[in-house]
Amino acid sequence: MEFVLIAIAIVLVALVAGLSLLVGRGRRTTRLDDDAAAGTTLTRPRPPSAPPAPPEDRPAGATASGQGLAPAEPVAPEAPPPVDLPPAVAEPDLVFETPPPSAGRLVRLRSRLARSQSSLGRGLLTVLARERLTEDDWEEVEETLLAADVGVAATQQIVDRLRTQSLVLATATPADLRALLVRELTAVLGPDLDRSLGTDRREGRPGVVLVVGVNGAGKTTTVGKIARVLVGDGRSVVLGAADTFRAAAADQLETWGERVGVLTVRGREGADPASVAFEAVRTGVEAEVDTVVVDTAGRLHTKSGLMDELGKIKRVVEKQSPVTETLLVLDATTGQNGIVQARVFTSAVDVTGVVLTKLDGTAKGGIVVSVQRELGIPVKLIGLGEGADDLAPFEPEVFAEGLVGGAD
Ligand SMILES: Nc1nc2c(ncn2[C@@H]2O[C@H](COP(=O)(O)OP(=O)(O)OP(=O)(O)O)[C@@H](O)[C@H]2O)c(=O)[nH]1
Repeated sequence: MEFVLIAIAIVLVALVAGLSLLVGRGRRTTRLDDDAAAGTTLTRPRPPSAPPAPPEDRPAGATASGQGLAPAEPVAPEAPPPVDLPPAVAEPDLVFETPPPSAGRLVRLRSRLARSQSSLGRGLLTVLARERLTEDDWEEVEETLLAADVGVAATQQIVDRLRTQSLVLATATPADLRALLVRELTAVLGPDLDRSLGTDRREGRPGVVLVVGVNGAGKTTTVGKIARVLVGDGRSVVLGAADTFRAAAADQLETWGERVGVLTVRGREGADPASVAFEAVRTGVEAEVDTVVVDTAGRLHTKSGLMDELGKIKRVVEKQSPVTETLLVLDATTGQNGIVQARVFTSAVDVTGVVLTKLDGTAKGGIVVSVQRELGIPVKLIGLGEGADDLAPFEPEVFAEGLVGGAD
């Protein structure tokens, strides 16, 4: 009888230990303020088609695979007696979305530029289609371009080039006119600028993308969308929620990550952003992921405060892995104000690319031209909606086609 009771007790202990392992495997967030954080850097569980290997087959520690990350093995304080547990299976509700690859997204989304198209594209085509263009007509062309935030210098360039082609314009068919306008707009959009994103591993370490910008510009949403772009393109990712100013921002990011099975490292509200960024990159290095994307706080306090904070994040991160891309997120609907804010960031940190969000909500799509010209930094990604995959790599010609319309 005594033996039977002891045997039942052992089986119960083993079952409890086994269950705690299975529950732990579902977590995808590392909280720096979590007592259980040690040993719980649990990440993207395997997709349902490939159930996790039995514990004895998995390597110790977290490593990356093509599909995502293998979970780290939690270390039990006291090893339970060996029991014959069935192999762990993925939780049925843990089904991750597989976002579409980023290539060709702008073609799909260019109709979202409808507001700019009706004011800029249609406005220009209407004037240029007139039989004989007078000075008033050319002034109208100029005003239309300026109203769309194309900027003075680029407007002048476009008008000058169109005027030299007046003879061509006089006999052009509507299709010719469209083609000509697309060509001229593409020319001021910097078709030769390097817009590749620095997300690749370098010297055996993950690429690190810092995302900066004013709160409300769509920064956190953009980090989530970038994670989807990268996962869609077959990369493994870790997210860092270093915007500790607003707790909801970390929750928001965590949700974005969870949808595609990406780990989010976060800290307590008000925690040191640099320590969260450090921990995120450390986790990415250990897990051998391709890219770590770090969301930062963007409150516009004093310029020196911002410089100190972003400078510290960069320094701390680079103790482990080089920052390969610093993206500045700007709200396209804020026009010239956005450019003034942008300058504060570009003087604080070496920005390598701009993400222009909310281009779907503005008639001033020409802002892309002025942002690039005034900041001297290429626009690399554009936001064209609130949907999860409404972020596209920027392609000048496709964008110009979207502005002019008639290509769909
Ligand atoms: N229409 C549209 N809305 C967008 C786009 N990008 C972001 N948004 C919306 O902009 C709002 C603000 O986005 P957040 O990501 O919370 O902004 P944030 O800059 O991170 O702000 P904080 O979290 O306060 O730092 C959200 O409602 C987003 O859905 C876009 O390209 N188009």
